[in-house]
Amino acid sequence: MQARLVVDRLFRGDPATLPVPESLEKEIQAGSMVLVALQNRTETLCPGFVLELFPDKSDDHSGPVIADLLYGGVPVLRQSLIRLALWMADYYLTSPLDTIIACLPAAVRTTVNDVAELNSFELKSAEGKTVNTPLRRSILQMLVNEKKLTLRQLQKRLGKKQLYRTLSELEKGGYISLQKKFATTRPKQKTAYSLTAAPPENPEILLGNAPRQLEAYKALLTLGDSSGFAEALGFSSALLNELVKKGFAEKTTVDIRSNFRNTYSESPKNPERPTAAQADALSTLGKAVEKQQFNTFLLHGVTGSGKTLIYIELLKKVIAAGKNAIVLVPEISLTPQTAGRFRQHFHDDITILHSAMSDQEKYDAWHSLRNGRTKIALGARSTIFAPLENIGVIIVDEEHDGAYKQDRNPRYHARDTAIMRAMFENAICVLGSATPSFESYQNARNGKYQLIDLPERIDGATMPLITLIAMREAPKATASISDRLYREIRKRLEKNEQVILLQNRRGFAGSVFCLECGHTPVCKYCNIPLVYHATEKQLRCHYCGHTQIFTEQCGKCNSTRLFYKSSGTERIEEELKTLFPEETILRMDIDTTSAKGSHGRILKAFHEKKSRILLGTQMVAKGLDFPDVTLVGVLMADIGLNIPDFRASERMYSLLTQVSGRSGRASIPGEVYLQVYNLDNEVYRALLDGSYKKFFEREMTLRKLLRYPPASKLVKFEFSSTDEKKAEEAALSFKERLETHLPAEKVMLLGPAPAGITKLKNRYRYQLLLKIFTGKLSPAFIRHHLDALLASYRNAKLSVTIDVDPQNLM
Ligand SMILES: Nc1ncnc2c1ncn2[C@@H]1O[C@H](COP(=O)(O)OP(=O)(O)OP(=O)(O)O)[C@@H](O)[C@H]1O
Ligand SMILES: [Zn+2]
Repeated sequence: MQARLVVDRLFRGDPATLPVPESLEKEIQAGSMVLVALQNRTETLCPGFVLELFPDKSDDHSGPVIADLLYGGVPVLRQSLIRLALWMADYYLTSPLDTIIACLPAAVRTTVNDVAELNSFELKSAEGKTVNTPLRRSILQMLVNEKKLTLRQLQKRLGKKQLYRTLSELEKGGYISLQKKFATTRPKQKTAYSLTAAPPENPEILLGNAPRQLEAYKALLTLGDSSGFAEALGFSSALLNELVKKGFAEKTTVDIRSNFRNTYSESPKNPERPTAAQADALSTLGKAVEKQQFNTFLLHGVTGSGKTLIYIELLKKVIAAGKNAIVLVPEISLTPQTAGRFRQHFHDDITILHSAMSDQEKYDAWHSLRNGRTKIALGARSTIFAPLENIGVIIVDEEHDGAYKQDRNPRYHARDTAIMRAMFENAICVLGSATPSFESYQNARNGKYQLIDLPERIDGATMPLITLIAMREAPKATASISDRLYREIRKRLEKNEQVILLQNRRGFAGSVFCLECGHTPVCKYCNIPLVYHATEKQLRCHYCGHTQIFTEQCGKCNSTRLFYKSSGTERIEEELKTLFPEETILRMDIDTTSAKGSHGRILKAFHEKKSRILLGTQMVAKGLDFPDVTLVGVLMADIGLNIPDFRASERMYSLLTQVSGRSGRASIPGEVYLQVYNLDNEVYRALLDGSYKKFFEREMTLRKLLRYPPASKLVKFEFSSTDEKKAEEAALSFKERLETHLPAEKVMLLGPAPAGITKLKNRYRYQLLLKIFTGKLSPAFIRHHLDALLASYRNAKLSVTIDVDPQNLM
């Protein structure tokens, strides 16, 4: 028998074929986890995962050998997950080992916590059939003496590494049990890191001689307002502490809750009966589930159209039919209201996976899903790999959210991966959003997905009325709040209604923005905001590399008031306090939500109307459902439009629609005020139109013209080296290679251009953007050319990353 498997440190994670030792033939299965002894280095055992088995005479073989079998051969990966992982490797141009590993929680993959424990049994029975070798006898003897030993201890004492199979035999015989023991006293608190409100300017220069710190800074940038743990960011605490010292980052102590318990909870709502529109959608989806045939649906429902109830009713049907389900949400901690509603309906049938779980909890949750004890897995991105079988539906809520794309290897998009998994499971996939991603909407329009429209709110509630306030001329009540918005807030408070205010803090260091006319200089070739590079006094396009001299004057109105520095939510809170001295103001941002349960507590206070003004960052835009909110104000709507990303408008449209959607969700009509500088922007026009479809169509003409997704497929290659010239040269040489082999009518290459943060003393990055019009790249083709490239730049410490369908272009 032979096994095709992927092994850590073997063939760079590509599948290998190895003979299966006779002793393992009976138990090994596709999906089993094994340990492989590498050639000449039998001391090192590397974990491997069996993809498939086939009968074959094994000839004499002197390479690596399969040395041990874990979990008694019981597969850690189901067939559908193996297929999914192989698809991911192929599509995202990465190694199958990396994608297989992504499918398994670390707690399942690692063996460091394994402990063998003696069961209570009569020693006499130890003379039974199972205990028939000296090794087995020694193991038992040791355990009789000590009761419990870690695998490490056993290995050391016995001078032998391959013990799993033997231990599993002893376990089957009832003598011992093999378990994972995670540290029981896990920390109750953990340190999280985030960017400071006003990090020093020019990080490229200040961190120039500390490339890792600059990388960490970049990683923090991508978090926006949220904070992350060191291990999640992939940097050591020591390194992050350096950033704290230098004023770039700050630390917060986060209490870790073991179970997902909301500090925010609502009393259960009266049972809701689906409206006619909801019933229609449900009937379409229900029929599709019954068919047990793969299909993808895009549920395009305006804000407040009752998508959650459709998910819940659909899940009830699926469970009643004896099937299981996966529900993906962008960030679990930010949507306690939604998660709470699912919990209310499904109690113990649902496992809510979240990042604050301990290893033990993650391990237990994985087992309970795998053994079918719970039927629904709900969680963020990686929940798509839940070990459920017999899946009826996969739901991706807020499918447009960028959080679904993983920004480190493997760089998969959970929405697209969900669709593929549904295909392998013969399940249906339901994508829901009020503002679908252009990719999904395009697929719905060309018939690849089935579109279900919910154009109206529940109970005839009307969509909120949107008004723009031109900040250039508008009289101001305070520095950030116009007179108009101030008066509108006051009106609502007099009626005891509630107000949500958004201060979008996400911007991009280096973006130029005119405070007089709102103008942002863009690349004439790519239509992408140019980024200011202080050292060269240049504006640069991060897509094609085009540069132009920066005159320190607005190109449109000649004003010199150019750099916008966003005032943080804290300052706006101060301004609100002066305007409304007797009002309690709730602030929701990174600073106020890092402590245990604080996010939920803020929402609870707002729900109970202890306060009538909720001020916050993007967090307030997500999924909140409060009937008395009748006014939403956006303080500086323009921020976010001038970041160098072709999706900037799409993202802003989405954010502003989502936050507007918090207003007037029940009987009282709602209003929205956007304070803007650049009135002509397409996004505002579209919002006033109130038609996603029109926005999509107008934006798509531009995307088609410039061939940005979904009018093409994008692949980003990033080349980095300690030698700037070499990095750029390598990028160029790779470009030439691709150009000679790829027909110009099928692809287009942009760059090389300096990527994101450019000025690094020790590592320079250059990027190439490949637009693919038809077809796809073959992994073998890319591998071939990459290998050749890496070989010729061996001395330049060149490294290359590939990002297929990149979401982050900085
Ligand atoms: N059939 C129904 N009868 C009465 N109320 C309903 C019904 N369906 C939904 N609702 C209520 O309508 C409100 C909006 O529903 P929901 O939060 O699911 O909207 P949504 O489509 O997810 O909106 P968003 O995209 O803005 O989050 C909720 O308060 C919900 O309880
Ligand atoms: Zn350009």
